[in-house]
This record gives sequence, structure tokens and C-alpha cells, in this order.
Amino acid sequence: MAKIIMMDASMTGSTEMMADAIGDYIKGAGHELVRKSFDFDAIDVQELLDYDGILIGSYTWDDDLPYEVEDFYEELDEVDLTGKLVGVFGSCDSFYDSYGAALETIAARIPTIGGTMYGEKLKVELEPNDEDIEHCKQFAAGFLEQLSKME
Ligand SMILES: Cc1cc2nc3c(=O)[nH]c(=O)nc-3n(C[C@H](O)[C@H](O)[C@H](O)COP(=O)(O)O)c2cc1C
Repeated sequence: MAKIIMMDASMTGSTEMMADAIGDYIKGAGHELVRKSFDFDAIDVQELLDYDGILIGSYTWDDDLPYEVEDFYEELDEVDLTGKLVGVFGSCDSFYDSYGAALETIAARIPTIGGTMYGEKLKVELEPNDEDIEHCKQFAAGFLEQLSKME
């Protein structure tokens, strides 16, 4: 059984719907999952060290991270994520040229602090439909598979 933490930032609920689908899959597969919200919970980057897997969900705001993820992102300087698998996902809007740029920002940062990025960045157009929810489950399954190979 792996220990996984999942955090999400969601302004209008679409990224949260993705997090619900991913979280349900992980718990259904028998793993321990702790969920936090960038909006409502205090997130200390040091607590990431207690987990094998880290999932970060975020929408994108004006080509970059939303403000509620900025402090967390800055504080990543203080941790070494060697041996940790990190996956990123979020709702995006193809109206904007920088589609899901927040995910790119986070994904680029992880290897610089020793973490291993899970290959697929899961981007969903606005509110997830049934097919997108299936993709969320596949994303969760792939993440768990890669995590099992790292343990
Ligand atoms: C002012 C503003 C700026 C935005 N900028 C971007 C952007 O640069 N890239 C992008 O993909 N989406 C952008 N979006 C779209 C949101 O990321 C999108 O609506 C997303 O579905 C919100 O997810 P949530 O429901 O989890 O909050 C922007 C939305 C607003 C209102």
C-alpha cells in the first residue's frame, strides 16, 4: 500500500472534480490517500516527505499558477523530493494560448528538487465530461503503476 497526498486548487470546481475521480480510484485500489485544498488547508511542504506519491491539481490563471498555489511553489525550494513520484493535473481552457500553463510550471520545477515526474500531465478542457473522468481514472492507474515500480 502506497501513501499518497493530493492537493488541488479549483476556482469553479472542475479541477476538484478531476481530483475526486483520481482520489476515488486510488482509495478503491486500497491505497492511503490524504487530500488537501490549496484554498482551505495549510500545506507545509515538509509534510510531502511523509508520502511516496504526490499529486498536484491546479487550474491556470493568466498564463501561470493561480495565486493560492504561489506560496507552496516558492516553498518547494526547501524540500528534496528524491524518491518521490509527482503527478500533475488540472482543468484548462483552450481559449487561452497558454493552455494549462500552471501544470507546465509545476512539472518543470519537480526535477530541480529531486522529484520524479509522472510522464503524463493530465489536462482537461473546462468541466470534465464522462470521457475525461475515464482519463482521470487511467491517469490514477498509471500513476499507481509507476509508483509500485519505485518502491
Ligand atoms: C482571468 C482568467 C484567466 C485564465 N487564464 C488561463 C490560462 O492562461 N490558461 C488556461 O488554460 N486557462 C486559463 N483560464 C481558464 C481556467 O483555468 C479554466 O476556467 C478552468 O476550467 C478553471 O478550473 P477550476 O474549475 O478548477 O477552477 C483562465 C480563466 C480566467 C477567468
